[in-house]
Amino acid sequence: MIRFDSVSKEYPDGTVAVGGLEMTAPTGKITVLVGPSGCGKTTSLRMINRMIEPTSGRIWIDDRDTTTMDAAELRRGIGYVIQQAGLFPHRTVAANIATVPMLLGWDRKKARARALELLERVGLPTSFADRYPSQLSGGQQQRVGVARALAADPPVMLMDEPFSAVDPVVRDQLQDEFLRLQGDLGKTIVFVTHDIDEAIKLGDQVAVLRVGGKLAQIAEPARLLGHPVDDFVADFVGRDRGYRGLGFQRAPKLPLAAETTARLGDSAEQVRAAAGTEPWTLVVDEGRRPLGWVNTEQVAGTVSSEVLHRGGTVASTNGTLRNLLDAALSSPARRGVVVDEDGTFAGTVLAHQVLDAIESERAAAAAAQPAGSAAR
Ligand SMILES: Nc1ncnc2c1ncn2[C@@H]1O[C@H](COP(=O)(O)OP(=O)(O)OP(=O)(O)O)[C@@H](O)[C@H]1O
Repeated sequence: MIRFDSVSKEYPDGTVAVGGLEMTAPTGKITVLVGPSGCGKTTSLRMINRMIEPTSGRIWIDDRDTTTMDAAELRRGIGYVIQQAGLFPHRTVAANIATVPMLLGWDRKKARARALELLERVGLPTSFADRYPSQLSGGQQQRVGVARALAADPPVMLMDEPFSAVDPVVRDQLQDEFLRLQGDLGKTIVFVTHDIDEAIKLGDQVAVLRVGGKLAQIAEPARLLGHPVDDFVADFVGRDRGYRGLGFQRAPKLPLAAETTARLGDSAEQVRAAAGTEPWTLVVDEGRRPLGWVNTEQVAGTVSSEVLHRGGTVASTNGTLRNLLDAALSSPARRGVVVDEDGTFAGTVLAHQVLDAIESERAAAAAAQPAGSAAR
């Protein structure tokens, strides 16, 4: 657990970057600090490993007051990942990852073995070990940055906008991999971002800061979306928070409709005969995994991958209400595709069925609330 106890930072020019911060980051969880530019996120983070010293207040890691600890020793127990990875350009990938183990006096062989193990853990081939950072893409460098922070297996990790320098697709992948890794490792993580979507996706809890380093609200993502405490938080969380909040609600079991399906290579006549008057037919592969919809009228000759409509998203039977609604809304056939856990086609669902399910969940939640407690 990391605890900010009335922590302030005033820079010599009089800027109050952080003002009396009270906050706890629980053990084994991801706490995200989010807020507008200049609200003191980085300053708060760097005070944890004493790269910046607080002007007043204390930061505790478990029952140890960090200000009384040797700063170098403190830092060796804390992994630190920054934007653009911050790798040493003249050291190989393996040497970068082994930085802290070498400082801790591990022998070379053990440190290299650890570097190779971590490369695999973060999804990179071990053949990258002897490359230099400039020979890696931005996303790959970022993975090496995470591997380096994990090298000495520190219980605490500080991450300052680690994924913001890469394109949105790579960022999404890195976030997913990071969540998987954290699922295995259970580190105590404080993560800084200015991106509320990233905060909502990654945080077990999200702390919204306002300029001056004051805590506006700290809550689990679903609570933040559903119950922002004031206009500042509501504005920051964004307009489509109602829709995004559905991403935290498991979809109930809904009755799924069967579909006539086709396969790549089926003839136009076969498809049209099976479809009858229905303009859209779902194409599945040999394992009955959905590939996309075809407009039955547009099939000439045989069904080929070129005529597949790929705009529709696919929801899983154990997914969220948001996945389910999005599958229905994005489907050209208006019927959202739902798959089982193994990816095989389970059936389709209509948007109004999902909305009815949302309404029922809301009614059940309201009925379960004691009178007068609905506002917060
Ligand atoms: N060394 C410094 N001297 C004076 N002021 C500073 C110094 N470092 C940061 N500040 C100021 O302190 C405030 C908080 O800065 P900080 O970098 O912690 O914010 P941030 O929330 O991480 O911002 P961003 O999202 O833009 O990176 C800002 O007003 C910044 O200008």
